Amino acid sequence: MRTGKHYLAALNDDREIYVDGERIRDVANHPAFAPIATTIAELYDLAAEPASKMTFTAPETGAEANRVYGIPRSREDLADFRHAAETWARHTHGWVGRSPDHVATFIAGFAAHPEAFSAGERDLSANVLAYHQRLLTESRYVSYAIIPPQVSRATTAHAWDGDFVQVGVVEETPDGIVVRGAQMLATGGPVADDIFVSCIKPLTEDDRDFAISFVVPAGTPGLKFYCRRPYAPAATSSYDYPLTTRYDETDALLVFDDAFIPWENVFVDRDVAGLRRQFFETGAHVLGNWQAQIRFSVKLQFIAGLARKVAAVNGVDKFPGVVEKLGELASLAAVVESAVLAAEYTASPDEAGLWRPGKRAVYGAMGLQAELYPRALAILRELVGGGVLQVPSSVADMRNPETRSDIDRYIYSPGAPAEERIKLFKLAWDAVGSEFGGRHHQYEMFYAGAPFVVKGYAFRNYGFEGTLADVDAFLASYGVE
Ligand SMILES: Cc1cc2nc3c(=O)[nH]c(=O)nc-3n(C[C@H](O)[C@H](O)[C@H](O)COP(=O)(O)OP(=O)(O)OC[C@H]3O[C@@H](n4cnc5c(N)ncnc54)[C@H](O)[C@@H]3O)c2cc1C
Repeated sequence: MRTGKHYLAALNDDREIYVDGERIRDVANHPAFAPIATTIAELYDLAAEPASKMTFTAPETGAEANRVYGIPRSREDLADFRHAAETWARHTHGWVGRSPDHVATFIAGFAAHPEAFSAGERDLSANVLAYHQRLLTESRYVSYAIIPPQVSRATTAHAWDGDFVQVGVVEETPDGIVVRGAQMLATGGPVADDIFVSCIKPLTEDDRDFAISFVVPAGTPGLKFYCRRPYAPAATSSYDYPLTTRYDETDALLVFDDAFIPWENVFVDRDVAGLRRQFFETGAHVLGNWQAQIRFSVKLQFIAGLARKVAAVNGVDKFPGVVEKLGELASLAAVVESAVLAAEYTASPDEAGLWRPGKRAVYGAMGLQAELYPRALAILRELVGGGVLQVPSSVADMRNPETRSDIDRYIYSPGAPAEERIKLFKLAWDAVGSEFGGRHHQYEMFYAGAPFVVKGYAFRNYGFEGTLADVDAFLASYGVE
C-alpha cells in the first residue's frame, strides 16, 4: 500500500504552481502546502496500517487495494466503503473536503459503466478502465476541476470573448489532444497527483470543443495552477489556528497553455451528451456525493461536540435556551448522519452490478446543505459570544512571563485554566471566524454546485411520482356527493 512518504516524494515533479506572483518550486516543503501535504500523507499512512481495515482485494487487479478506490458490488461493499471513508474523515474531523477518496469515488463509478464512454464517436472506455486500475494499484490522489471559469453564467463558452477561455481542444494529433484554456476550481490540486478535468455544467452543441474529460498529471508541461491566497503561512501557530495549520487544502484555477493530453488519459472527446452520461448515468455522481455526505456528517459531529464543550466551559450548558440550541445542532448533525445510513439502507444494484446509494437520501441531504451548514455555524457563533476574541493575540503572549500572569488570572473558567480555555476558543474561531472558517462556509454551500443546482438534484431524484399518486388517490376518495 502507498505510504505517506511515497506520496510526498511524488509531489516533486516540477508542477507549475503560482502563489503571490512567484512560482513554487518545492511544494511539499512550502509553508502554503506543507501542512495539507502532511495531512494527506497521514491519510495514506493510516490506510496502510492493517488496523485501519481500509484495504481489500480488488477483483479488477487481484491485488490488495485501498477500499476507497473500489467499485461497491454489494451492500457489504458499501458498508466497507463507508467505514474507509469515515476513517479518513475522522482523521481530519471532516475539515478536508477533497481527500483522495472524493474524486476516486467518481472514477470508480465511471469504471462500473464503461459503456458510457463507448457511446460517442470514439470508444474511450478502455482508458477509463485502465485508469481505474491504476488508482487501485497506485492509490493516486486525484483532484478535479469540472466547472467553467466564472466569466458569465448567461452564456456558455462558445459565446465568450477570446478563444478558449474555458479549457477546450485546440488540436488533435494521432497521439492525443492539445488543450487550451482555464477551468475552476481544483481544491487540493496543487498537492494532488492528477487532476480530472471535465465540465459538469450543461453545455450546448456549439460548445463541442469544450465537452471533454481527461486526467492530467499535475506536473504536465503547460498546466499551471493559480492558487487563491493560502491561509496556512499567516497562521502564527497550531495553538492559535489548529484547523488552518493542518487542513488548508488550497483551491486553484487551472490554466492550460497548449498542454498535450495523450489519448489514454482522455475519457470524453468533444461529446456534449457524453459529459452528461459520464456524471449522471454511471452512478458516479451519487456515489461521489455519498462520500461527501459521509465526510460532512463527521464534520457536523465535530462542530456539535465543539459547541457543547464551549457551552460547558462557559457554564451555560444547562440553561434551557442553550439546551435548545444544542438540541438543534444535534438534530442537524443527526439528520445528515441518518441520511448517510439511509442512503446505504436504500441502496440497490444497477444493471451493471454497481450498488448505488439511495438517491433520495443523498440528494435530500445535499439539498439542505447550503442552509444547514450556515445554521450550524450560526449556533456555534452564538454560543461562543465574545469569548473567541477575549483571547491573547497569539501564543507568544502565553510564552511571555510578563503577560502570562494576567492571562492566567483573567482568562479562565471553572475547571478550564487559561491555556485550556484559550485553546478551545481559538479552535472555535478557526471554525467560524478565521479566513479558513469563512472559506469552509463557502465550500459547504458550493462544492457540489450552487444551491439552486443542488436543490435541482433533490427535486429530480426525490421520486415525486409516488407522492403525487398518493395525493391523487386521496383526492379521488371523496367529492361533492
Ligand atoms: C471553496 C470551494 C471549493 C471548490 N472546489 C471545487 C473543486 O474541487 N472542483 C470543482 O470543479 N469545483 C470546485 N468548486 C466550484 C464549485 O463547484 C462551484 O462554485 C459551484 O459549482 C457553483 O458554480 P459557480 O461558483 O460558478 O457559481 P455560479 O454558477 O456562477 O452561481 C453563483 C450564483 O449565481 C446565481 N445563479 C447562477 N446561475 C443561476 C441560474 N441559472 N438560476 C438561478 N440562479 C443562478 C445563484 O445565486 C448562484 O448561487 C469549489 C467552490 C468553492 C467555493
